[in-house]
Amino acid sequence: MVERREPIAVGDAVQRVMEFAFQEKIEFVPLLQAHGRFLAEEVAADDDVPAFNRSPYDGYAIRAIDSQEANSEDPVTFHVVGEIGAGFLFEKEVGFRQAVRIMTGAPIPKGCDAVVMLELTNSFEENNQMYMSIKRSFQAGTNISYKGEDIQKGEILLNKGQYINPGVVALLATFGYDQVPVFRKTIVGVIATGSELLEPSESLQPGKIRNSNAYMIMAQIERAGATVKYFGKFSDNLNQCIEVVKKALQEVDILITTGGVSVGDYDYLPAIYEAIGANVLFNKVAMRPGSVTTVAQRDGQLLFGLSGNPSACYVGFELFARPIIREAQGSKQPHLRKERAVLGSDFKKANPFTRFVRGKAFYQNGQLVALPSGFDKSSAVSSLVEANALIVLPGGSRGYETGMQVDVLLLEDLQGSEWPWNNIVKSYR
Ligand SMILES: Nc1nc2c(c(=O)[nH]1)N[C@H]1C(S)=C(S)[C@@H](COP(=O)(O)OP(=O)(O)OC[C@H]3O[C@@H](n4cnc5c(N)ncnc54)[C@H](O)[C@@H]3O)O[C@H]1N2
Ligand code: MOO
Ligand SMILES: [Mg+2]
Repeated sequence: MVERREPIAVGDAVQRVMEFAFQEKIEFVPLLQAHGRFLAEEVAADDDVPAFNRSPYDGYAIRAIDSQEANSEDPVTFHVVGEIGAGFLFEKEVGFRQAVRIMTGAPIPKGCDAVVMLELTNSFEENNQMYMSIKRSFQAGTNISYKGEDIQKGEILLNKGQYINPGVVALLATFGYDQVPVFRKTIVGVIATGSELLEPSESLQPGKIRNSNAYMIMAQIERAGATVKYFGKFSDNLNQCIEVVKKALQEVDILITTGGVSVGDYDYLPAIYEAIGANVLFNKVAMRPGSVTTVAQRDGQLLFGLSGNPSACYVGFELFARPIIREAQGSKQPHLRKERAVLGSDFKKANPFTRFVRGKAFYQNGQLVALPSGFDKSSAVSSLVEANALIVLPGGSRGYETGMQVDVLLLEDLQGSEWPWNNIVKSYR
């Protein structure tokens, strides 16, 4: 008798996995390696930015009051008493009708309260002395970049879990983070199972296929922000698979296998879980593809048994493994970002299970449109190429038509969702 599996709803399955979220761990990396990581501590400003009043232009620093009588008929002349480039200080106090030639980024000299752009001045030399004249007056404060105008001391600038993009790198550098506290990357082990599998370097043989899943999953693991440990591909040999799974579990935080989770004679994952004493959280999900996705846990360690079928494997990873990886990186929105889109073509095949159609989501006249990205079978590889979204088509007895509103889960988006599984809206026009 073949075992009967009870399908559970996708949201329930995700919830069962998320109950095993593990403790975040912190490490320090050099600033140069921080891009793409997630910040493990809040960052507050320990100083003002800029830290001193400075000039935003090349020109002359003056006392605004000295310019009040200037007009086009009667220019006012200033004695140029010095010059200051960015990175230097002008030590003396500037007095009546004196000016200092100043460059962008240089600190405003004592006594000065305005900067006149070079283009508005006329400079000349007389008796070995430099002078400049202006034909209009300036208000105090003209062209001053004030201390703290960008960032004020004490401000909270970055939160824990912040993705470190180039702008964040700039801020970290600004505040002297030579070493950056980031969340340690989750280590995810990958094992491919199947006697039919060849590695990409091998020539095809009758009945065999190349192992694409392991490489696809490893790329997905990296996209999710974790580190990969590949244990290789293994034939459908129960004892050998038990051994490699046991070994792998000692070296990783999470273990992902592909293949062998269904009810075939050589689908050994259920027997492997039993042999190692892992509890199965679920082994059937009301979704397509990936209905056979199985997740088990042993001593708090999670084992994801993803389907051998490439599209099913891909979807299973994104729905169930990605969020736990993201959560370990401090994300409060670890799930795929959910948005509403207009279905760009018919999808007439009805199914009782919720479908996750690999699709392309793009903006057209300000409206997000979603189109299936190709051949839509669980076994498909080709439709994954252009997929940047999963189009969510809730199960039912009717198909879906062009123009209907659907939910989409965005695959390449960093923002994520807190919990996309409430209100999965059935489509309507
Ligand atoms: N009688 C039933 N048969 C099947 C059921 C079912 O409920 N009853 N479920 C079907 C569904 S749905 C799926 S999905 C697959 C799941 O199969 P497994 O997870 O057991 O995976 P395998 O049997 O090992 O392989 C399935 C398919 O995928 C190819 N494959 C396997 N590994 C890789 C890899 N690393 N790279 C590329 N392709 C891979 C494999 O050759 C098979 O063609 O079961 C259905 N059957
Ligand atoms: O689990 Mo299968 O991927 O539904 O086709
Ligand atoms: Mg199978």
